[in-house]
Amino acid sequence: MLTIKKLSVTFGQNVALEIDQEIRFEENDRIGIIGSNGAGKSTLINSLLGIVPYKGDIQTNLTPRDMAVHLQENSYSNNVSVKLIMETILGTKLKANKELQELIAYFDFDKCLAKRFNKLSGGQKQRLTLILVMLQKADLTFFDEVSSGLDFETRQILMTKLTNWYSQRSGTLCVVSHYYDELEKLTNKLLLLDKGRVVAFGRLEELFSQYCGYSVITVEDTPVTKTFFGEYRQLKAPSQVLALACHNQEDERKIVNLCIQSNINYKRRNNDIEIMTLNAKGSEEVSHG
Ligand SMILES: Nc1ncnc2c1ncn2[C@@H]1O[C@H](COP(=O)(O)OP(=O)(O)OP(=O)(O)O)[C@@H](O)[C@H]1O
Repeated sequence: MLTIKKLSVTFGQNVALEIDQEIRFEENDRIGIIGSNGAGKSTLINSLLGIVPYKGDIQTNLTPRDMAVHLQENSYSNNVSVKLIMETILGTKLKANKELQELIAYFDFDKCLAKRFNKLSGGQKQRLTLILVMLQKADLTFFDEVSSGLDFETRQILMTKLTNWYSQRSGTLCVVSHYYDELEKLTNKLLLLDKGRVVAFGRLEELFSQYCGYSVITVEDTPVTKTFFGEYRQLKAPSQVLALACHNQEDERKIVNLCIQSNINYKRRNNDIEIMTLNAKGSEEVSHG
């Protein structure tokens, strides 16, 4: 549905994005876009939406009408009620639309309907845009840091709703997030950007297998565990975590048995985006180094 053949965006002297490999978004893909601050995630979305000028070749059969977007900042008229904004954008009446009523109730948004947009809090503005984006049922939907600024509980409620909502609906999703747990729930492909370049792109399980192996066993990182598991391949991992790569089930059994015999607490993961990302970036540094 959308293929990036080549894409570059510059702001003055600063190259914000330089993609020179083919990136394909297929129908019903759930793509997580990940990368540190300034990696080019929002710039990528903005260029796909045609909001920022770019050089390159993006091929798509979609028009802007087929896309819905939840950006970090969205703005609407302050002259009319939020209810009227919703009804106008969605081309529907609240009392006739069961899905709209359901989302308003779910996100506890009833008390905001009579307000003007500029009287909503940051979190309420987020929820308004979310409801609008979820109901637009676009072929391609972008969520740019949809849960940033939300408290932990609201974030969990939102992610559960989004995951359930899109598990029953078709359409391609592009989700920018700094939260690995969100991406593990919602996405099946990953685009990892670093300093405007693509570090990795592909299905989660393929990238995991490429950079981590069959599975990963994590234990607490101490001098004792480091030595104890010295003969096993230790992956890059967040601080305090020792990540042991298992190439196959046999490997996994050996490490798990060692943990059990030695009373070491462990976790087994086969989709850990954080560890996968650290190792993908690590291999990039080595190959460029
Ligand atoms: N309108 C702009 N004018 C000038 N520079 C910009 C503009 N938008 C982005 N940039 C620069 O382009 C680079 C990529 O920014 P971008 O917002 O795409 O990063 P990001 O990955 O979305 O970061 P974050 O996680 O902080 O939101 C940064 O160096 C940023 O300063």
